[in-house]
Amino acid sequence: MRENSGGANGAPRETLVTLKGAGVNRGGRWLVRGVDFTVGRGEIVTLIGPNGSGKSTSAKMAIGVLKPDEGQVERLAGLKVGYVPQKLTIDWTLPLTVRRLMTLTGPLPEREIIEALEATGIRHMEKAEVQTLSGGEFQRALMARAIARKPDLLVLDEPVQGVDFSGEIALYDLIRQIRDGSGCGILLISHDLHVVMAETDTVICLNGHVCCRGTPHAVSASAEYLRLFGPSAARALAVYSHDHDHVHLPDGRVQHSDGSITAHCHPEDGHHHPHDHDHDHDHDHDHGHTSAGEGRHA
Ligand SMILES: Nc1ncnc2c1ncn2[C@@H]1O[C@H](COP(=O)(O)OP(=O)(O)OP(=O)(O)O)[C@@H](O)[C@H]1O
Repeated sequence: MRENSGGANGAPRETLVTLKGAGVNRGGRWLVRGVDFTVGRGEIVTLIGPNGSGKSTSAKMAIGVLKPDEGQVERLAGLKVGYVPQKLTIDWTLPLTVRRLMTLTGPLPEREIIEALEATGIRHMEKAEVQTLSGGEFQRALMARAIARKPDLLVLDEPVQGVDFSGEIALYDLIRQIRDGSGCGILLISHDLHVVMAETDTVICLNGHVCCRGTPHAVSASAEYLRLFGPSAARALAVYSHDHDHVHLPDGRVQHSDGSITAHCHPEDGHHHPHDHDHDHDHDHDHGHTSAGEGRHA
């Protein structure tokens, strides 16, 4: 598999997963189509988009839980994936300690359990019942479970959902430490359309297809955002400016820059070329999403 450029020291990164024009169709409806992105070792890719835009579906294609109905998904041979899903089916009536959660789906050596609990800052909660954890603590427990098996690619589906602002900063700090310590690639999902983890290398904005992509701006570069967020938040968060050439209308149709309206925005519609947008964005466009589920505005 090819390598992409842009590692911390400019060295090429080993590509872990590549999606090429990937799409999933259920019952004749395309949940997502034409999805292209790669995640390299040590790279952080953030998928953003409103509710139902296909973020989880795209992540599931990346890790092989869902097979694409069109296009291709290539994974590095022997790729180890750690997946923290958005929802976990747990029988909450049964007692379950953090420690037991770690080995629920398979045994782990003692040393690796302890290391993972320490890395996520919840060693002291080893015996705590999972039901009693706060949202942020539960996320850490799920992350501990995922990193204990030393994945090459860590996929985190909305890790900061239901976590307060300082918890969000702490979780992003933790994700950065995990990446720095293990060198794994990270695919992060967020429904916040504007504010992403500062270390994000590439943002992919989805709404049934890739609407735009680019690099976020460091909050620390803007005095205004620094004032708004404060210095610790500025370290952890970055702002993404969208660059859409079309608008998603409330009825699901798509209005293109030439004023024409199509039922959807698929590769063969000919209006939209997601590959053209693989650059940094230095201007703030209307993000063009009219669906519900928009995240916090900066
Ligand atoms: N197995 C399925 N069969 C039919 N439709 C599905 C299936 N799985 C997901 N969908 C639909 O596909 C669309 C995309 O879902 P997906 O979970 O990928 O969105 P998302 O961007 O992750 O949303 P959210 O932010 O709400 O988690 C939604 O409209 C959802 O209802």
